[in-house]
Order: sequence, then C-alpha cells, then structure tokens
Amino acid sequence: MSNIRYKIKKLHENRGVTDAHQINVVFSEESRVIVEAPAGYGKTKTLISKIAYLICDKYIKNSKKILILTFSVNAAYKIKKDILINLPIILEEYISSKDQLSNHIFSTNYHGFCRSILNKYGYLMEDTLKDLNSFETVDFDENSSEKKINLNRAEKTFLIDFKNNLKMSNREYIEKNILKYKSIIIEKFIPVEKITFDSIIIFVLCLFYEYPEILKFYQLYYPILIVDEYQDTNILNFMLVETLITPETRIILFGDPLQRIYGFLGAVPNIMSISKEKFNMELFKLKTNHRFENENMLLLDKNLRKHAKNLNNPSITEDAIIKCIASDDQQSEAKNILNKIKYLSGEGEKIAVLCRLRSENLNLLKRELRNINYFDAVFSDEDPDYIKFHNICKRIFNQIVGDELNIFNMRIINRFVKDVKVEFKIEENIIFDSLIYLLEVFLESIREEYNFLTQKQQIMIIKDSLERKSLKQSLENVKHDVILTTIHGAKGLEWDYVIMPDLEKYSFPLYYTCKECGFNQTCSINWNETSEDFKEKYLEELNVFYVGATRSRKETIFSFSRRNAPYNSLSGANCFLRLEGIKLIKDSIEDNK
Ligand SMILES: Nc1ncnc2c1ncn2[C@@H]1O[C@H](COP(=O)(O)OP(=O)(O)OP(=O)(O)O)[C@@H](O)[C@H]1O
Repeated sequence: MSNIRYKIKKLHENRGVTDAHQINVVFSEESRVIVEAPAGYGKTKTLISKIAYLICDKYIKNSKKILILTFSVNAAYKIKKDILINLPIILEEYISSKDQLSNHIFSTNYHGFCRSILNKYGYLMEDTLKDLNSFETVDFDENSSEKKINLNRAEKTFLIDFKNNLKMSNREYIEKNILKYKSIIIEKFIPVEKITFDSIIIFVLCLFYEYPEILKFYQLYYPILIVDEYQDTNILNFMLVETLITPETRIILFGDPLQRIYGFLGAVPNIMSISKEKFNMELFKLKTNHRFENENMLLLDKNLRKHAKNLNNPSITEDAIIKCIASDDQQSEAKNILNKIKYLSGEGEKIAVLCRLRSENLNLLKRELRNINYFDAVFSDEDPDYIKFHNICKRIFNQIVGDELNIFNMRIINRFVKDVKVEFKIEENIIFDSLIYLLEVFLESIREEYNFLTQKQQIMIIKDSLERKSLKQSLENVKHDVILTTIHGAKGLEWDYVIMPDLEKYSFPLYYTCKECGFNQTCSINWNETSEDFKEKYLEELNVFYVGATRSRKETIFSFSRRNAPYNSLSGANCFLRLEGIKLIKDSIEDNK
C-alpha cells in the first residue's frame, strides 16, 4: 500500500510540488466526499487516482463495481480511457489485466446506465422494452412535430408541462405525475418504436419503485458511486442518484457550481450544496490551478468567482489586467479580430473565438474569417441543421450496420462517410461541411483512441452520440489552429488563446437580460434593488462568461463594439467588463505574445 501511495503522490507533483489538496481527497477515509474544483484544478486527475486508491485499498470486493456517472456520453468514455491508461501504471501489482480492471468499474452517462438496466429488466414493466436499442430516442417539447405519434391535445399539453416542470426542477410535480408520463410513453410512443430521453430515466425510477429487490441488487452491486460534472445534474438525475444510495454507499461527487451553464435545460440550482447537506458530505476544495500559465488569468478566475459568490460585496483585493479590443462598430471589430488572430497564430498556437450565440454580429465576423483557414463550429443543440445532420447520419449508420453489431471496421467507416457526403452534396451550407468534417474526426477518434473497446461497444458509442446529437463534443480533436464556436460548445476544452467577441451590452448578457435590467446605460447594478429571479438569470449569464474566459492556457482577450450591428445602435462594454477586479487595457494588436 505504501508503494501505491508513493506512486499516487508522484503523479500529483507539479514542478516538484505535490498538490496536497488533491492528495487529501485521494487518501481521505471519509465515505461521503464532495469535491469542488474550478476548471483546470485537477478534478479528473484526482478522480482517477481516487479510483486507484479505492480499488487497491480493497474497498471494492470482487463481485462489486464502482459506478462512475457523468452528464455526457463522451465525458464518460474519456474517463474510462483515462482510467484504462493510468490505472495499470499505478496498480501494476494489484491488477493483472485491463479486463480485470474493467470488471471493477462501470463508467457511463445517466442514460447509458439506465439503458443497461432497462435492457435487462425493462420487459418486467413493458414487454416491448426488450427491443429498446432499436427504438428512436426523441426529445419532446413545444417545438416537437412528431407526426407518427398520435397524441391528443391534452396529452401534448401534459408532456409540454412535464418538460417545463422538469426544467424548473419542480420535484413535487414530477413525483406526482411520473406514472401518467410513463403510461403516455407506453401507449403512444413505444408502439411506434420511439421513446423520450427523459423516459429512459423515468422507466428506471418506476422499475426500482415497483421492484425493490432489483433496486436492492443495484445498491449492493455498486457500493461506490462517483459522479463527475455534478453541477449539471437535473432533477431526474438527482432522483436516480438518491435512489441508488444506501447508508453504506460511499459517494464521491465532483463539480464546479460556477460552471453550471445548463440551467435552461434543468440543471438543479445549488445542487452541490443541496447534496452536501442531504447526504451529509465532507466538502473538499482543490486550490491550485494547473492550467493557466499567466498570473492575470488566475486573478480573472479568482475575481469572477468572488463576484458569483457575493454580487454585492465581492471583496476584490487585486485587479486582473486583461487585454481588450475596443472597436467603433461591428465591421471594424471583425477586422481587428482577424488581425489579432493572424498575429497570434503561426507557431502552432491553438486559438478559439468563443461567442455567446449566433447573431448578425457574428455573420460579419464570419465573413472576415473567410480570409483564413478556420473551423466553423457555431451550432447549438437546437439548431435545425444540426439536428437534421444527426438524424440523417443516424438513419444511414443504422442502415449500414443493420442488426450486425459485432463488426466495425474501416470498410464500414468509409461507406458511412461516403453515403453521408452524397446525402449532403447539394446543400450549400457551411454548417454541413463542418459537421461532415466533425463526423470524420469523431469516427477516427473512436477507431484510434477507443480501440480498447469491443467493436460492439464502438458501434454503440456511435449510435449513442448520433442519438444524443453530441458530435460537437469532438471539437477538441479538430486539427485546425483556429476555431469559432459557442461558449457552451467549448465547455471542458482549452486552447492557448481565447478571443471573446461581442462583449457589448444587449449582445452578452443576452438582450432579454439587459431588457429586464431596464437597459441600464451605465451597466452598474444595484443588487439591493433587484429581484431573486433577475439575480438567478444574471448569475447564469455570468457563469457562461466565466466558462468562456477560463478556456485559455495563455491568455483570454476580450472584444466589444461601441455600436451594435442590427440597428447600428449605441452600445459599449457590457456589465462583465465593468466588474470590479477586471482592469481592461487597450490591445494594440502586436503586444500579445
Ligand atoms: N497535481 C498535478 N500535477 C501536474 N499536472 C496536473 C495536476 N493536476 C492536474 N494537472 C493537469 O492539469 C490539467 C487539468 O487537469 P484536469 O483535466 O484533471 O482538471 P479538471 O478540473 O478536470 O478540468 P476540466 O473541468 O477543464 O476538465 C491536466 O492537463 C492535468 O494533467
């Protein structure tokens, strides 16, 4: 054991100094641990070492497993890859093969976990659930136009209400209506071989309720539960986690409250502190950033966090000095950003331009960027073209693999890509060019990075990713030196330099937030006079700003215009750029490196 401890300590050494806070988490004997760690503070690294420590300290008996849950499919596979690469190094004498290691852990996303349970026991509630893998998974909300599903008006209204209550984390409503939701899915969706994303978790909650002996089995089978990106947990995820926990379960939760940017999809507000209280957990904070190379970036991170914690009185002690491109109008802003990129690139530096969302301003920028070789990845999950691309790929892929799930090779990949290209040949839309490239990058990573998986598992990741519309998570494997994407799409990724355009009022925070703020000309907010609801909306925007600003290893450069494009209206630096603790200095294109 002392050898293992030595090896783990060595792994957590940076320039000769061991990160004691990470080590405290790894070696802690507490059975309920919650770890708060901003991006780049070594959450994932700590998680991997913790698993190694738990396995070799015999916390996990032979027939039991550690369950590791995450929000996205790709995050789950990334963790699994890290585990399979790193753990054998730490655990040489404890684990003889990767297979043996796989026997101890199950790393998946919430939906993947629930699917695995429904594949085994779903038939107990509804016989046809044994064919779950061949069903099409759909998201049902007010924009849905599912023609094949014969819903009456009352059912449609109910499903929309249910979704809205889910987004509002209204647990009381969900608990009261869960059975009704389940029966509509069974009566109307399953006969046409469709199922909703939410119902995959709902069916498992119902199964556990109806068959407590099955729940008991899973509770004993997974004596250790680890959840990553816990701040994104929605109310259904939370109910699932809660159900799996017994007084004996060891729980380790990792997250960062400030990176909660999926509130609009239902991430529960304050989920980290709620869980800390509810499960009586010991809080550990990681204190050292291992990502930033620049003192001002550390200060920016620190000061933004202080604001998020206390809007009224952030107690700033030192300013972060951040470069900012101030332009007269959107056209000159676009030109200035292009010049900045040209100046920064050239030595293999990776640069990202991160925007809030698609807009008229962004189109001007895109026109300028056509002068360089950049990768355009500005699509949101709700984008019709983005959804269409995934749906068509899903259909083509299913046709190619058919029922034969055990064979996955280059011939299948080539045919798949060729057929997709044929399908989109006539579309003159840069989004589809980007998505085809992203698809190729994604397939290459499955073949090369996930070669430790069986061919069937590789096919299932592809199906899962197309279904979850998560191609944009392959952005980190794109070879271009310059990427234009949204802040939401950049979550969890990092580049050498980040440029954030359009940081003017009415663009970011979004127009509606500025409207609620009364189009406040000075952008200074009196927090004693604002409603809780406004505070919450503002904080969510601040979180998005924080996630964007902390994606760079070397430097983040802000940019804004004095006039906004659509109406050429007067604008100017937004409220975030005026926060105490951020000192802007004029960027004169050449002075960055
Ligand atoms: N103690 C350490 N010594 C050396 N490098 C470290 C240490 N901790 C983390 N790192 C490195 O810092 C980088 C960020 O770590 P990691 O990815 O674990 O952070 P994170 O908190 O999970 O960030 P994110 O939320 O962005 O994924 C990685 O390259 C990791 O290898």
